[in-house]
Amino acid sequence: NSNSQTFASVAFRHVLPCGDNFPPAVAFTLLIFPKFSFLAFYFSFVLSPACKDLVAATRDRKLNTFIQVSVVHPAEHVLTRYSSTEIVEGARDPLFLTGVTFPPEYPVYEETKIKLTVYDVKDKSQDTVRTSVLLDHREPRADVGRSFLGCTTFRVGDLMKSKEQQLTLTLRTSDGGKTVGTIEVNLVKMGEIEDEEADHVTTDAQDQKCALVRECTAPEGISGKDNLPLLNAVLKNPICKLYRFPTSDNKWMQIREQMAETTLSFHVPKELINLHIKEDMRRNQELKELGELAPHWDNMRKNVIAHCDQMLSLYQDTLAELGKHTGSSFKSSCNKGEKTLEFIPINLHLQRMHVHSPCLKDAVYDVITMGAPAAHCQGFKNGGLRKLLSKFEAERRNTGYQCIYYSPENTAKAKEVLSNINHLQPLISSHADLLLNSASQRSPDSLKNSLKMLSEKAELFVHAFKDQLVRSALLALYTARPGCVLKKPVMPRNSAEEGCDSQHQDHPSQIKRQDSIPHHSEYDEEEWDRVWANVGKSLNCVIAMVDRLLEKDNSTEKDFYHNFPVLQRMICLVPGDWYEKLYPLVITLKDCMGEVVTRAKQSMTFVLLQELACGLPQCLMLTLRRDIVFSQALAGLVCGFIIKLHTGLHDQGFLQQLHTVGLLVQYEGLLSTYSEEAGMLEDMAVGISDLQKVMFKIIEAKSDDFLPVITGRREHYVIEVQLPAKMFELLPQEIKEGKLLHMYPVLFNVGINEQQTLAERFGDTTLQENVNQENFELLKEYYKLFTEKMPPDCLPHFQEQNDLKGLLENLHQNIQAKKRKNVEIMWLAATICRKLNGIRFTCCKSAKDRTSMSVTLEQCSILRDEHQLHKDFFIRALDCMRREGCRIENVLKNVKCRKYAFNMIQLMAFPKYYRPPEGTYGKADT
Ligand SMILES: O=P(O)(O)O[C@H]1[C@H](O)[C@@H](O)[C@H](O)[C@H](O)[C@@H]1OP(=O)(O)O
Repeated sequence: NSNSQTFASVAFRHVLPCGDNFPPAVAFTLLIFPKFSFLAFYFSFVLSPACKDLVAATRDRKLNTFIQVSVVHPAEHVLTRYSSTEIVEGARDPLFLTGVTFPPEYPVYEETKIKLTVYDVKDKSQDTVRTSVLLDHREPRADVGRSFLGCTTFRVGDLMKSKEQQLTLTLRTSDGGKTVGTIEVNLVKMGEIEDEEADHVTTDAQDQKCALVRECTAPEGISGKDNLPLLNAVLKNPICKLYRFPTSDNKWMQIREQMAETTLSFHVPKELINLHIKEDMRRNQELKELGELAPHWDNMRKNVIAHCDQMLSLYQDTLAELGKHTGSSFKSSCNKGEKTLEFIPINLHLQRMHVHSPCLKDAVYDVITMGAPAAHCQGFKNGGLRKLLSKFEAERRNTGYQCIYYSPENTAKAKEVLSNINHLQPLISSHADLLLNSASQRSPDSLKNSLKMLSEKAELFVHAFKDQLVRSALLALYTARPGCVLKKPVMPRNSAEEGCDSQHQDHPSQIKRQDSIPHHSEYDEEEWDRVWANVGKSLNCVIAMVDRLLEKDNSTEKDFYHNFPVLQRMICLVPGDWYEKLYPLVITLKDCMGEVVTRAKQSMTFVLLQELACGLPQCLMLTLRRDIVFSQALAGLVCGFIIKLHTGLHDQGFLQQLHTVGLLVQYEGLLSTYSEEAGMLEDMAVGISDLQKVMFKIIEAKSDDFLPVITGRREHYVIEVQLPAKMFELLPQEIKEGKLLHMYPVLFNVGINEQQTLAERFGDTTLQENVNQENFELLKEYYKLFTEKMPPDCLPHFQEQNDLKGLLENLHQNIQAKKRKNVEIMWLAATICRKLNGIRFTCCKSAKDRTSMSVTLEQCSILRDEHQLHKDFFIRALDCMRREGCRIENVLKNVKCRKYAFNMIQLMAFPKYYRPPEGTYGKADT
């Protein structure tokens, strides 16, 4: 299957020494040694080594050993360090449960040599995790804390041809003289291991029994072959590890842990910035087209346009820079402060656990991990968005700016009206042209259809302006035109816009802050009504004419012509075909609409001018900050949604939930509420809440480009997810018809580090408490909606309704309890999310250290609670995942060092189960 090979090849690139491609030397091998038989395994092969009779240098201490595996490729004569096993403590006959896996596309030849070197580790804290390939090809330096015991080398061909595919080799000292024990190497095919599901755990190796860990190919089974083209488009550089853990009834369960980055990290922000540019260009143009204004307002407009143009070029530069970006599809934690990458989410990955246990159904658990969406380049000195936005709004309301105050709701309304106009006007115009086209073809059916479409859109159009805001803004704009002299004092008109002080009212002729929409005696308020009503009237004429042409209702004709006597004359004069009869009516409709559009557009733009002018330049900086944070959050959400859609594509209950209720998106935050991280949390809270304005739509892909398409504007976005035809077919009719799918984002944050200790002792934790309380309300609302809209037997988890109620109650109590570092909140929120089929997220500042602790803990807790992980092995499984699993690879990807960036003081502050095993943490340049 070519698709699966593509996916697999992607999978292995990462574990190869050079990252993205085969190392040059290996490519060379393939070129000049065609006679070598390339062992094209269609399975990964795993070497499972064990040592016997190891000899310690001194008798007084027990051996703690591990094996380092190196490869000599036929064309090279240099040793490439490949991987290592875990350390087995206190044994002369260690049985290593960490396998050594060569993925199918790794160039292994019969002539390839493998060197196994056994080390004795004296000081585990000096040692770090060593399981994957080094980025360079050199042997490691002789680290402090470990000593060489012995080594041996074998040819892969010899192992392949050996009886039972097993070799027993002698371990010798470096000079090749003394024997220090033996080593047994077994060749195990991946499939064989996977079939061992009913194996019982043997008791004789009990003291050494831990987890089987190995790197492996990205599994096809999880996602299904049909999904591969799409997954290939979205997921990149997967890393996969396999473990084997004992169950409480002494069987083995197999766990496949996967982590992959996503092209969406860059794709979504680029799409979004593009939309911002278009939106802002249009707004700047509309400001320019506002017409003549009195000097005060004109200067204001000039100033606003100058600032807006500057901002626009900033977005354009950012987009241009991102356009140049090639290579990796994730932004590392080290690039947090990189200005050109500020729209890109930090360290965004899919973290997946696939569990295969003897007696239970296979299960997949996904968590999206990413750095908290935050504007690192703008800094957190003055807090984050939550504080900044409310402070800005209060200032705007209370300071005496020389402009009219419109509430945020009214400003949003103005943007909505403008967007409706820009959307509907061209649409109506093209439907009107279609109508004329149908008329010229004299096609009754097509005429009827075109009229239906035109009427629907025109109705929406008329409806779009039915707002008091348009009226009041028209008056305000009128008074801002040159030569307008106010005759009446400025009086508050709309209580929603009140807030003026008496001083301003006492001096109405001076231009000061205008807290309300002014009255003007010369202003003809009814004029707008007439212009607006003309659209309806002219549409009615079109409808009547079509009816007449279709000879449906001749009697209505004269009723309508009294509105447009000129037209009546024209029509009567024009004999002949349908087109000629309809043409003048359609032109009149377009003219009437044009008149409404010009007025409404200008009045709404005038409202926006006030918003911008009231807070320059802060309001533009705040918009930028909000865009940055939103862009990061959206990239994560789109990734989470696509993955969730794929796993749920065959689940009818899930699909029904998707279109009737929408999806819960639950974020676990691990940020502290102290110092800079409090600002990050404020950014994150707003960014996540802003995701409420995002809806998804699923469309059938028409090409091989499966990347999602984003449309909309800052107040409302639609993400079109493209599915290959085969997958699209599986969807319910409602989704196929383009129903918009809602998202319900919720955030629960619990700070766990030493900074949080400071916040609890000397600072303030109210931000976290408020966020959790507010989001609990949102979660409750979602749950209510879910129970109202979903049939009782629809979801597999539905029978767990009572559990869910209990969990919600428990979560509520924990939030109220104000207990320190109450990590129970996170576990409960995550469990509720899983039971409600939601999308899970875990975030800390960088999604590398604390997030790794949290997702591994979540994975092991799920294994314990849902898959009968033997309770004695909980900690060992946890340590194993943290030491050997995907997350330590994540740390390596980010900081080029296999160490979680924690020191002892930090660890002491962590809740117990968030502490990584010895040897895996320490100082790292983050
Ligand atoms: O992935 P994080 O937990 O945000 O990484 C933190 C780490 O927790 C902390 O101990 C360390 O001092 C650094 O601040 C890490 O953040 P970086 O963003 O610097 O990786």
